[in-house]
Amino acid sequence: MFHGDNLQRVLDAMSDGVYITDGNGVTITVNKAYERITGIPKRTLQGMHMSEVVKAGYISRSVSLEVLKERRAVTLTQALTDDHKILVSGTPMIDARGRIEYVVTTVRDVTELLQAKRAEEQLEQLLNVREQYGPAQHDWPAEPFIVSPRTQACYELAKRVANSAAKVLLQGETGTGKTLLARTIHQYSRCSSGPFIELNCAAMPESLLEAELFGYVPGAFTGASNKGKTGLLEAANNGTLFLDEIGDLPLSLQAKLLKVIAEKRFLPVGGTEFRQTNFRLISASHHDLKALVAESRFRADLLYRICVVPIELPALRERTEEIEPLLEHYLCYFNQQYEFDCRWHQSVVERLTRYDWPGNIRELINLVERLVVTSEQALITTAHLPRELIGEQFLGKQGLSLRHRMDELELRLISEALQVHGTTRAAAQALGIDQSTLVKKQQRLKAKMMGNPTQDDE
Ligand SMILES: Nc1ncnc2c1ncn2[C@@H]1O[C@H](COP(=O)(O)OP(=O)(O)OP(=O)(O)O)[C@@H](O)[C@H]1O
Repeated sequence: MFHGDNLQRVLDAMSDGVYITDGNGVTITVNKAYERITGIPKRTLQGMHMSEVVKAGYISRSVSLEVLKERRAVTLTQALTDDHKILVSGTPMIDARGRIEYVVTTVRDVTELLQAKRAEEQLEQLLNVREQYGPAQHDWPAEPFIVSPRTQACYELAKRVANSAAKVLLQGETGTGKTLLARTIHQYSRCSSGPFIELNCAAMPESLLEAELFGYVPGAFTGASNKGKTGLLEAANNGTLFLDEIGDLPLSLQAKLLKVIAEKRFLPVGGTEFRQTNFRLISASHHDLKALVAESRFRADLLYRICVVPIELPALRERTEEIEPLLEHYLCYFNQQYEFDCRWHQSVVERLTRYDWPGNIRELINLVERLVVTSEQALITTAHLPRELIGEQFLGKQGLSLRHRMDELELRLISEALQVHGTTRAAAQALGIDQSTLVKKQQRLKAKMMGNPTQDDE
């Protein structure tokens, strides 16, 4: 049997803390691990009743007292300091007459365990974010497929600056290949083994955009996940952050982004602790950002920060020599996809080379796919082309009033803008009207065309 000193030596050899009280709740002893974990010396505690230990503020709750009260084993977690958590398990030792002789409590510091769990959760989140925003490298073409000398010059400049940390601003109309160019810079950069995180700033409302970029801590706002969320600024660490349509970033977020760029750290929404991040920033916009600065819609200081090297991708109508190779390339691509054998009639190529492609390469790709899947014969002729492409003037149906024809034209312009720009916000901006005006107009005109005029109509 162990007694006295021997028993204490055995207790001191244990890595978990041990606290022993008698059947009345008076402290008999604690071991060295307990002293180390809690920072409370044995000599202070010995002989103290557990209620006094609580009263003196050494601990917040006494497991020993709960064991004595409940007459069974009790386990709880206690906070010693803000960032220190211990797991405490008390067990009653009952003598032959059924009385509690001792309460033996073990104490384990679980701070590291909890930190490791949080780190594991964060890692899991980060991997999800990367999966969502960072397409696998092999999905990307290493180089653009088709390049004319004008585009080639953009790609050469991009590759030259890729290896530096210089922030690049890509400008060009929608669908001109800005994302492809941003990916090329990433692939040729020093951080190519890191993530490529892409966010379209025009695609979501301000509050969501902030949570997406900065992430949030648990309980930051109603509806927030109780695990918190890793923001893209953190997910892009050691990689590239590509902010597409940066001109649409709300002013309040522009100020916050400026701070992140300057300080390489940020506060998640609802957080009080800064998080470090180091990424290469590539921005893109189809707006003229200088004009937005003049209208006080974009911060001049942010523009100077993000635009160390500007690269402007020309619109497809300004590089018409690429149109035919692009048509061939994507025809071949969709023929393979759908196992067809379509080919162009030369008149189609000629006609499409003269078209001005407001949606640029994206519009061209969509058209080629549409023609391949809808064509009933292998040879695609001008007869298969949509009206706006065969140069037909918009006349509307014969015999209709000027007002009706104008409504048709308005509805058609809205639909085309939506097709080209993808979102009501971007389409409204392109047409120079409010998003809500666009939505209302479209609904009203659709109802009118279907013979259900709304109250707005005269
Ligand atoms: N030189 C090229 N050769 C072949 N395909 C290209 C080329 N450049 C771009 N593309 C293709 O055109 C499509 C549009 O390109 P991308 O998404 O890079 O344009 P974007 O300017 O970023 O558009 P947005 O401003 O709307 O985001 C993509 O499918 C891309 O792969």
